Amino acid sequence: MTRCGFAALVGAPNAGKSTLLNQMAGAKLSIVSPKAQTTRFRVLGILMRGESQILLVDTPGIFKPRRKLDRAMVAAAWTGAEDADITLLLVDARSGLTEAVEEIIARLAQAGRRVWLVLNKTDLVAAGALLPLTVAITEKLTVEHVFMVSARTGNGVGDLLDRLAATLPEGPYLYPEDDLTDLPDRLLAAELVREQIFMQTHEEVPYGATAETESYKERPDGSVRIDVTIYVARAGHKAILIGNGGQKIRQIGERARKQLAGLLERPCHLFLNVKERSGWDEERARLRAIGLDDVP
Ligand SMILES: Nc1nc2c(ncn2[C@@H]2O[C@H](COP(=O)(O)OP(=O)(O)OP(=O)(O)O)[C@@H](O)[C@H]2O)c(=O)[nH]1
Repeated sequence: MTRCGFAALVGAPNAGKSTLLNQMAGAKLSIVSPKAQTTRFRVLGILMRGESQILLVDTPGIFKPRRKLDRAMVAAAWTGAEDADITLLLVDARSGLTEAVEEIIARLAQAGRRVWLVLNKTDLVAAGALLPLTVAITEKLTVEHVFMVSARTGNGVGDLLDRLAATLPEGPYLYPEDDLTDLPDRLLAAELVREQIFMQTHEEVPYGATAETESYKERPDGSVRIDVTIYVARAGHKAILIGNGGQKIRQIGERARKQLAGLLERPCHLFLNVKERSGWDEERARLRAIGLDDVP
């Protein structure tokens, strides 16, 4: 009998959700950035472990929403967690019980979900610090299991996967076994561009930028042509993104193209276009295009 179910990753910004998701799936599915709050929509990782299909939902960090876009991100995060059979509460063991973690715990306790506590970044803390942290958290929230992992090294991740594989409900696979992610290729292209913007620009520039795939065309020779538009909130950001003589945008495009070609396993032609659009993050259409429903 096969098993199949959803596991939602919930955690404060920078807890390491994307890193863990990628480590579990053994492939680059989500966006990993040293800067917080980069995950704008849920990505489903599909993972085979023995006779089980584990469907991983990556959610943005929970934080106090101010802008409309932020509110939409938080709403998307919690919708993802609600659908899940098991919620993995990922906590950065080095930062411990922060205010953000307290907020998530309060919300999870209210929702009454099946929660497994996953203490991450154990490579950065002394082993003696893990037990007091576990006690402090489990005093506030009932959890079924506790795992100590390092998403970076992979330590402990195998145990977590084995336990998930054995626990998910019995049933047929919901996705073909060889599908790695349901993130459509055109969204993947835009995400990879956005990741490069995060890695190659600084301060408020990446937070004011978004990327959308305008067209995605397969060519007869097996290659694909992708046109991505980057929207920036301010004119000054456009100049920074383009760089001297177009140097920056070329570099962003080149790195994103290489990654995309690797993931799609075919040659890619990637064309980037930067447009200024003040207030883009307040626009409903833009929210929908990046996979978020508008929320009041
Ligand atoms: N040393 C160490 N660093 C880690 C580990 N897991 C994640 N990191 C680092 O922590 C930072 C945040 O990791 P992400 O995976 O982007 O975090 P996230 O929770 O997905 O963040 P958001 O997208 O902001 O929600 C990155 O710099 C990771 O390399 C770990 O186990 N050990």
